[in-house]
Amino acid sequence: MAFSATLSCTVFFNLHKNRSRSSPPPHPPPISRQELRRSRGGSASSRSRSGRIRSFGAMEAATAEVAAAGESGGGMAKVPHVLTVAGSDSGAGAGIQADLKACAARGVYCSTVITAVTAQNTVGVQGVDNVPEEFVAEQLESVLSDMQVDVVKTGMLPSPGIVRILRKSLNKFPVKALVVDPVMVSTSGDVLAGPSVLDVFREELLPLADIVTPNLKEASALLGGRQLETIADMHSAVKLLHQMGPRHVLVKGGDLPGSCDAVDVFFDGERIHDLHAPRVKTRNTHGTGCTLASCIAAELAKGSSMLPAVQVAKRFVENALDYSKEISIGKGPQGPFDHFLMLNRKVHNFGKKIVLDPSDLFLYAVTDSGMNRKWGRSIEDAVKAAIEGGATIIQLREKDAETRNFLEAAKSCMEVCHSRGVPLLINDRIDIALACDADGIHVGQSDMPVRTARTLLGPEKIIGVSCKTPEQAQQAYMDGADYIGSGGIYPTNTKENNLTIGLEGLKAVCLSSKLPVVAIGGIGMSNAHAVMELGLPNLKGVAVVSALFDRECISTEARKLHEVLSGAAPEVK
Ligand SMILES: Cc1ncc(COP(=O)(O)OP(=O)(O)O)c(N)n1
Ligand SMILES: Cc1ncsc1CCOP(=O)(O)O
Ligand SMILES: [Mg+2]
Repeated sequence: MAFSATLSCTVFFNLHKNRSRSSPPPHPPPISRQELRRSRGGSASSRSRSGRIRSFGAMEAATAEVAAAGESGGGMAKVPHVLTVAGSDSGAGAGIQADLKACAARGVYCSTVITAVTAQNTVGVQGVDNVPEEFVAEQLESVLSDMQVDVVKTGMLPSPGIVRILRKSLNKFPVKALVVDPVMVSTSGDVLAGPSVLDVFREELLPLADIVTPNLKEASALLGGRQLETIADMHSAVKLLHQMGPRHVLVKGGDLPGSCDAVDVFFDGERIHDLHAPRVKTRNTHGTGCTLASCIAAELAKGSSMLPAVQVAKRFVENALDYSKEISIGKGPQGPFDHFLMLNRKVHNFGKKIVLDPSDLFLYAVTDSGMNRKWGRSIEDAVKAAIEGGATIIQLREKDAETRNFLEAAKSCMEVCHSRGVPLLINDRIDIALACDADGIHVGQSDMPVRTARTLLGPEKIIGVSCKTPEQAQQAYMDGADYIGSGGIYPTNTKENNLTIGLEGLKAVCLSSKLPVVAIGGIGMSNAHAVMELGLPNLKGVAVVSALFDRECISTEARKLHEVLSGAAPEVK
């Protein structure tokens, strides 16, 4: 993977020399398969290395129960599963933490075997403490003896002993694929794993690997210090690395000087593929190597073959980096990035007001492209004028707009609305709502179902739904809508073939609704008062199209309508 900053799933192994346990404290050996078996037949528990009682009998019994449930066809689904064997990064940008986030973001379960604990932040690595080899073995045994792991992905393997232990575990518990991210070289270029680790990597791990994903420095270290400065060098490197035994090789060219594109080189033993991608200019690249390898592992766990897995993983990392360009975490030169993309935009909310306040429905302005065309106005100007006159919420209902134009207008309207503290909804077009990060959508009975829209938009966006009957109103509530638009109350020319439900229909909906309601259809200066005067429960306002947008001066009409509504229903505000 090639990016503007150095791939940084590397940690400063040299630091750990001072602080790691050079001779591990005497632990009893890890519990073997035989011991597990013995405990099944005999005593129900055994004592762990920490002295705690572990109930293997109970664990095995539980395992058997779950297996039986699976066999009896209880509708249990196997989840794609990646086991990461790597170091912990306290700053959570790289290592185990990045692997967990990457797998979660790719919809794959991730278990973890921790090989080392690092004290690390965006400034650098302050300390490393290796986990005793026996305890790495114990973690491997725990996970692999119980869970159906599809793919193992390795990151920081700080000692030859740990590499050997991993090899033994993989012999004992074969998996579908092994992804090796050879975390060996610091961002400063030092060879951080001693020659002994390099040797055991080359001799014992690479021959087992389905793919190895070194950056330029790591590839160079594996190749005994060979200079890698051009794409031609990378082509030679992938072939030489392939001779060490891995079935596929991906050399990441992010550190390659002088190219405006970023090029990674992939080799499957027969063909070389140069994988180009635009360089993302960002400081937030910490953990890209771990994430890329984990994403590859996740795709393989889902059943992908290797080249598509690499391509998807690359695209995921590029998107995540691009999306995270502006986030700021930590004071150091390399920040972490955001694996959860759009999801987090919704969660962060960045201080925007987006949950529906029912009083927002008071004067609900719905745009119409035909009317704007007729009066020679842009959507943005129409929206500005409506808000100036007192509109409390805006819906863009652009039935005949072209997608590209609609999206551009929606983005501008978002700025107009947000700078004025007014929510903006999109009619029908969830794609536009997602693309412009609108505050929500309005859907009708034959548009996208509310539940599907909720899944796509997330829990914090506003969803309104059109209802003509009490049954529809009840369903809207059950489906998780935020408000109901009920109408047409009066005949209208704005929407064709629309059944008029009248004030009686509105009353039935309002009485049965648990959600706030806005009345729509043929409402204007002459009848808005009559609608609101009914004082119906849950009726929070009126939605209008032509009464504002098919008039010469939108702001004046909005102001007058606001006054009428305020006079009719002072308690609504
Ligand atoms: C506030 C509000 N209520 C109802 C509607 C109508 O939506 P729908 O039934 O989907 O019809 P179209 O507007 O899509 O023609 C609405 N837009 N807004
Ligand atoms: C979109 C819609 N849904 C029911 S009636 C209607 C049109 C409302 O337009 P107007 O306010 O011009 O009558
Ligand atoms: Mg609709």
